[in-house]
Amino acid sequence: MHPHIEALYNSAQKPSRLIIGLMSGTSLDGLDVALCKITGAGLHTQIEVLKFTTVEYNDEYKTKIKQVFAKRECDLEVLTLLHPWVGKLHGAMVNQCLALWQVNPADIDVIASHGQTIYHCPQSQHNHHDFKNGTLQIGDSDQIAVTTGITTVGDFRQKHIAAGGEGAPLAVYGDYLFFASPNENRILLNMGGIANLTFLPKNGDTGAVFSSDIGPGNTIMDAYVQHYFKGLHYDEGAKLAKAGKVNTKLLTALTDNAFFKLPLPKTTGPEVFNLAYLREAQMHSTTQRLNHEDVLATLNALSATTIAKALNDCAQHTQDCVVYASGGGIHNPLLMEQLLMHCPNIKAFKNTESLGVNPDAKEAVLFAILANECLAGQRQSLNNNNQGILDITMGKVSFAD
Ligand SMILES: Nc1ncnc2c1ncn2[C@@H]1O[C@H](COP(=O)(O)OP(=O)(O)OP(=O)(O)O)[C@@H](O)[C@H]1O
Ligand SMILES: CC(=O)N[C@H]1[C@@H]2OC[C@@H](O2)[C@@H](O)[C@@H]1O[C@H](C)C(=O)O
Repeated sequence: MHPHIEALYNSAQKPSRLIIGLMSGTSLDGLDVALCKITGAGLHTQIEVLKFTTVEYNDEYKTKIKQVFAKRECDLEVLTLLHPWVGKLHGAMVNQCLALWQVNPADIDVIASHGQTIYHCPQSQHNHHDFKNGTLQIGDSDQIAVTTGITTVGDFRQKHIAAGGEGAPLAVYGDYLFFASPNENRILLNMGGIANLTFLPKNGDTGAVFSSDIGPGNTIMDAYVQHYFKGLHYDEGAKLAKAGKVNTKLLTALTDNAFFKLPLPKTTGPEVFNLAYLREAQMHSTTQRLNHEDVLATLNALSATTIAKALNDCAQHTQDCVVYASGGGIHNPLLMEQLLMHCPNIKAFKNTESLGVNPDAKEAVLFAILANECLAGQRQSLNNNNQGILDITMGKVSFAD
């Protein structure tokens, strides 16, 4: 047997594994690195997040990625070069974390790497009738494995696409294993660049587990701030949006988008929710002359109202639904305030900290769970494949040499 296969076989049989989950989201703020001790697998999964950090990206990374990010046209040479470059950088960032944490790389079973999403195009979003769903993440896991010397599981979304899904949201797989409760109806809400949710009914009815993207979380607000306020990455504390007034004409034009009319489940990204979409809505509503603060207040309201609608729809047939939020949007006080105001029927709003997972670490932990399932799990049947949740094992394995 090849020694790497033997090592994987041994890891798969251990009662618990050390797995480093890596997530680089659409906000391009940094690489989330979560060192997790995962005990068991499947419905017996237990997780301890031993360390978590976000290694911030410098301007060079952001500029390089933005050459291709969510763009229909780009320089293929740059894209090809970025794939190994991002992988090597992520590997170096893991090495940096391990050194800082004084953790021996030899003690890590595997790294679980999401990579950097460059383009996401479900069928609902493109006009190529001869193609189905597609999504592309770069940051080659071979580079991570070679740079760290640690076996790396990566490229999780392609199996979902291969099995007929849209490649997202994958959160449901981890949410179901780790956050489902026999006593409480739960909605796990992540508000990153794009917002998504997972509904977990308390009765253990796997057929009712549900997951979908909702629409913009922070992505358009971030893009707007980065474009008009040089040097700022986002509207910290919603200071700018709080100084503005919601413009209802613009809000109506923004809400009048084909994505919001699609039935759930569905997925999207900054390919749709970007400054061009905002400009078009401003033209339709003749609100091109609004000041920046009013635009940001309106974008904030767009996220809050569309997320609230998805939560209310989800909770409509369910009493006592508790929302557990995660992602950078929870740090936006205006977004949270508006969300609470629009969701009077939600029993309580908490964040995933109260379930033992740092809300900023949740997506990195998710990929650690998916890698753990790839090694030691069994496929879960959630709802007979009729709601976009497929019975699959995800991830491709890269060895260090
Ligand atoms: N203090 C804060 N005030 C306002 N907004 C904040 C604050 N902290 C974080 N954010 C928002 O959260 C964003 C980062 O969120 P997060 O890291 O969850 O996104 P992501 O993981 O890149 O996205 P996705 O999950 O869509 O891939 C920031 O770009 C910003 O918009
Ligand atoms: C293609 C892609 O990278 N999608 C991300 C993005 O960020 C949030 C939302 O859009 C979600 O669908 C997904 O990530 C999470 C981790 C998921 O798959 O559950």
